[in-house]
Amino acid sequence: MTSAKYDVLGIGNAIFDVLVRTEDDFLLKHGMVKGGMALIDEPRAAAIYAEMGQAVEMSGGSAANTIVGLANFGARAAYVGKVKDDQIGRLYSHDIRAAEVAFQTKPALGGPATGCSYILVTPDGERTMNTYLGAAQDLGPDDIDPEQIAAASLIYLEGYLWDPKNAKDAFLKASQIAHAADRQVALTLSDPFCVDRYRSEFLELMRSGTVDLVFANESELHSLYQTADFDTALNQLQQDVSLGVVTRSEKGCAVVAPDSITLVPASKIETLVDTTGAGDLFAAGFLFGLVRGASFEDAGRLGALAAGEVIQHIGARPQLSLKDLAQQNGLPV
Ligand SMILES: OC[C@H]1O[C@H](O)[C@H](O)[C@@H]1O
Repeated sequence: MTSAKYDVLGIGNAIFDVLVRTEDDFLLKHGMVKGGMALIDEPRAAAIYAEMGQAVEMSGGSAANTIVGLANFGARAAYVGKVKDDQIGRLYSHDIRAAEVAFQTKPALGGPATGCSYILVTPDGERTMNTYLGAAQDLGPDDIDPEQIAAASLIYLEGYLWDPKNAKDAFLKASQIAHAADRQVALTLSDPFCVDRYRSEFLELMRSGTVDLVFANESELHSLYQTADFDTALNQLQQDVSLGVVTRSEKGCAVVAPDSITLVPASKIETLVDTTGAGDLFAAGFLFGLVRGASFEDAGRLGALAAGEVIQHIGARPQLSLKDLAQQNGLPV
């Protein structure tokens, strides 16, 4: 195995976020399922946007948030995702490169606009996402550069990639290249409804060894194994994948290896503002710990710290130096 140029390379739907704080009534009026991610078309996006209050706009996308978090910790990071060569797409590319992430995916020259997620944040901090995939759905196997994939110690893929029609081929191609180069492949299950749509395919990815590490939150885990019993689901996860990490909000996380289960507490926070990106930033911290050779306990603490930072402000990108935060908390960086 040659030495790696990147610690982690993420592949995901490149999505620009439009976030607004709102009341639960807005969700009811528009028939939204609180806490979920619904795929929407252009007319629905326009209708939701027209009724939203003053918004905060910034680059997002689940795997991209994780990769930006990793770079913020000081990891060598790269990202693959599709935007259009339009104003938002150019802004998106600028932001990710400015975060010191290698980003070389060619933008689409025609077709739909850069994807956007219209995110409603209710007073309890819960986020409800309505995602127009736009150009993200044009990501395909041709966007996967074998040399770049083989140059990353670990590749990180989002379950949302199962939604657009070609991205799953890109996902499978990347996993094959990574494994041929003796690298690790991680998957986040993304969303309980996404798990519901692709349950058997996700289980097959795990059981066939196409992915080595799985991130899930509690609801995704319950959806995956169709059980309400946490321990039953956790035991099944332990049998299906080499390493599983389950986040449980304020209850912390469980790291499941073949011969151990490590429970790690959540970080203390002052005020919960917006849960958008909590899982993404948890994955950033955990992966940072993993690639630096930290214990599962310390990796879990790094994850909890990054998640704790991102939920105390609007938006899914860190506003503080996670590296400094880790140092201040006595964690390895
Ligand atoms: O996990 C949060 C992210 O998911 C969606 O993809 C949004 O873009 C948001 O930034």
